[in-house]
Amino acid sequence: MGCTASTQVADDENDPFLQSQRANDAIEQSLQREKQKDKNEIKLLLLGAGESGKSTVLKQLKLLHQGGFNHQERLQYAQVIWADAIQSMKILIIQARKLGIPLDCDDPTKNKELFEYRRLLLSAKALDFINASVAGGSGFLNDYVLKYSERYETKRRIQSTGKAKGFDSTMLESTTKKENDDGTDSNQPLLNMSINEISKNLNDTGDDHMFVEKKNTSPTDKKISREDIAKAIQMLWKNDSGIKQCFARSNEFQLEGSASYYFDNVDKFADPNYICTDEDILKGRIKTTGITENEFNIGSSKFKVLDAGGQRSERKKWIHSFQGITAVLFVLAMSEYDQMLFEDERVNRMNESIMLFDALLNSKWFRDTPFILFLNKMDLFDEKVKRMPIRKYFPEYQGRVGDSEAGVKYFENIFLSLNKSNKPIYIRRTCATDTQSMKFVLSAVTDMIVQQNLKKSGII
Ligand SMILES: Nc1nc2c(ncn2[C@@H]2O[C@H](COP(=O)(O)OP(=O)(O)OP(=O)(O)O)[C@@H](O)[C@H]2O)c(=O)[nH]1
Ligand SMILES: [Mg+2]
Repeated sequence: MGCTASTQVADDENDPFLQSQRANDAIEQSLQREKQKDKNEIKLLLLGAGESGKSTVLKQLKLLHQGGFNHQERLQYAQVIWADAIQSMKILIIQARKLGIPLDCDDPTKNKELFEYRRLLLSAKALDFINASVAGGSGFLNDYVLKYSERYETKRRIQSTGKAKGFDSTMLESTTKKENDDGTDSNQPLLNMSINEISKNLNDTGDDHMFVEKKNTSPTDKKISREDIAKAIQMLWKNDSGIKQCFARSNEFQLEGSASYYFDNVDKFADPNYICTDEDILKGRIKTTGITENEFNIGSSKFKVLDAGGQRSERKKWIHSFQGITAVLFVLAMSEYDQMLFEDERVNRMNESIMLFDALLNSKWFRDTPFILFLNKMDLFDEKVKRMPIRKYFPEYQGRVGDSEAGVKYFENIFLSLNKSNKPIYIRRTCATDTQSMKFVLSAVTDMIVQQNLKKSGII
């Protein structure tokens, strides 16, 4: 028997027809498995303008469904936030002068101590105080961390109506017209300056003030430590009334949204061995370039979440991920109705988001794709509406100054009115940095997507 069977097997192995059939069957089975896997996998695409909070939403998913952040991420954010803290305080000093806000630290007769701290800070080159390799390399720092400073040394604010003129769906691909292949702006060669050049520029500008300074003993003449810089930032932040005024007007220039958090906690970020907490990482910012793919098991479903960089130069890459998307999660920064884009200071951020949402919602790619709209940064919005009239930027707005609810409804209606199809848009108000509230929002949203997906694939 055994002998007969093995002869049979040997015969089959020599039969080219049977062999090719077996290979075909194996391929077919594998395709079926892939198809089934694809069918079960939910693909969620995070879209929205730069800095709206997409990666922060992703971070919350990581905290909820992936056990949080690893050691390397915690070290990297510590360095990036430290660099941002230094640069952000320098920016406040420089912008105060541009806006004509008198700074206590510019006048040695008024406050000698602050004057010295200001000198010390401006003479410190951020890069000398950062562990560049932990932060992601100097190329990374050049591109991301020192980015805001570059603008102030090279570019004056352009007055504008704030309307994103000529924006349409083609903008998804055509916004890089002015840009080089590597995404840098060819109209602004100084944006490609090396870090040393940027720092030099900042320092030069910093020392070019109205008072002639003595070049004898000062804190800047001895070797500066990270603690010295942290102390200088802390003192300027707490005690210079001009810095406070300038910060209150930070919608008029580009400043990291979490700058106040960095300043409030600067002493811990000054520690070269500091390891970031979850909160630090949620408040920290590393601009996304390209599209990252992240897999999560949520309940019995497998989610693939795609996080795309939102700045204009990033959007040409979006189209590559438009196929097979289960739902689009569009993140809108509600609090940015009075701010201009980082990449084009003639364009109001809210207007840019409206145009972008319109282009995506009504594009052929997403004809049958559900949209979820996160009205994000609600914490900042609630605060801002009390002091910054929405009508100043949106003249047709009729609500009362300080009426957050009326403000939300107004913008919500604008976004809903863009819908040219019958597909529903699910709207949620969010504060992406708040883990407790995001836990509820994200579980409601993922449940809803799973249910919709099951219905669509005819399972329920
Ligand atoms: N206060 C507050 N800050 C937020 C909120 N959401 C995001 N942020 C902060 O906003 C900054 C930008 O957030 P990101 O998540 O990096 O923005 P993004 O949309 O991924 O930006 P790109 O990658 O450039 O497209 C970070 O410093 C976040 O901590 C929020 O709801 N409230
Ligand atoms: Mg991002």
